[in-house]
Amino acid sequence: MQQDPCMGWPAPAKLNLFLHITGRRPDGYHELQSVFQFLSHGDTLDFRLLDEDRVCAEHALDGVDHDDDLTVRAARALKAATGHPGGVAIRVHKRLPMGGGLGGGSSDAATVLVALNALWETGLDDDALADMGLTLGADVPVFVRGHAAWAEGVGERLAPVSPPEPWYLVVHPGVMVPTGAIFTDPGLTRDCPPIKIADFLAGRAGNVCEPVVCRRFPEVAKALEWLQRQGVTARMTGTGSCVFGIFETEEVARAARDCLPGGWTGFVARGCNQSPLHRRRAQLQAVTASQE
Ligand SMILES: C[C@@](CO)(OP(=O)(O)O)[C@H](O)COP(=O)(O)OP(=O)(O)OC[C@H]1O[C@@H](n2ccc(N)nc2=O)[C@H](O)[C@@H]1O
Ligand SMILES: Nc1ncnc2c1ncn2[C@@H]1O[C@H](COP(=O)(O)OP(=O)(O)O)[C@@H](O)[C@H]1O
Repeated sequence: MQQDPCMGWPAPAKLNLFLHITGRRPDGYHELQSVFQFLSHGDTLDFRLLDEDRVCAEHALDGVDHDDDLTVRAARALKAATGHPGGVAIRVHKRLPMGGGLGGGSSDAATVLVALNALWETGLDDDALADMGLTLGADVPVFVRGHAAWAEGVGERLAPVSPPEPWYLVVHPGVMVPTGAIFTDPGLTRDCPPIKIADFLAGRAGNVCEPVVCRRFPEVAKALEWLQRQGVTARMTGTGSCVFGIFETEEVARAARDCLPGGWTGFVARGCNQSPLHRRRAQLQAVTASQE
């Protein structure tokens, strides 16, 4: 049976496989180096196209006002840029913890831009969608582009990379870390010397936010130590709070998840260098082409 083109659009999580801060811009934002990789786990979005000029969310997110919801803001930005006369009702099936460093909000926004551009037939290319995405959040462009990436700037200068695609156990240690508070911490290392991808691949890169987050949120430190005790490499993603362990097989990752201490949640997912969002768009384009 053919899938309804409006239903079940993936908004995958991302991991920052490393995160260095190389400087600070005059506007206070930090210059980063990072590698983003997608996961085979995330939110999903459904769309109901409306003839009337109205954009609304049919879900409610804790602590997020309707008009601040990144999905609503993304749809309104696309409408404003293209003059599309119709509207949309959006529903997010939320699986990703908010403020966990998995980029759920940014990914939801990117999925709205990519899916609605196809469903509304507004015809923007990915460059235009990524520029629009950057006005919504620093992590939106990588989700719009849909390929694992070496990132510089505030995350908008992207070059596709293809690191190994292992299995991960992602652990949420039950706390939410506010990104802004980590970036203003006086103890944050902000002068990492720029590195090359070969340094990352050789293991000479980490997450400089880890020491600051671990000091302020001891549960994150405990989760990292717990993962290390499972005998795997463990790291924090973004500014936390989620941490991930790198596993050789799905089975071993699942066995570790089954032993997670109480109060923490976790999921097992595969690293994906191509976003599931773009696989979905390609399917829709193939169906449309076969009908023409
Ligand atoms: C650093 C990353 C890596 O993925 O962390 P996570 O949010 O994923 O954990 C992201 O780029 C984060 O991007 P995003 O989550 O969009 O950050 P925003 O909400 O725009 O920023 C919150 C606050 O953090 C600070 N900020 C953010 C990004 C950056 N490159 N420099 C900063 O100084 C700013 O003070 C900003 O007001
Ligand atoms: N659709 C959305 N999904 C998640 N968060 C959203 C959304 N819209 C707005 N937000 C806001 O963005 C913040 C960051 O969320 P998220 O991207 O999930 O975490 P992180 O940036 O740590 O990876 C949330 O705390 C919330 O206030």
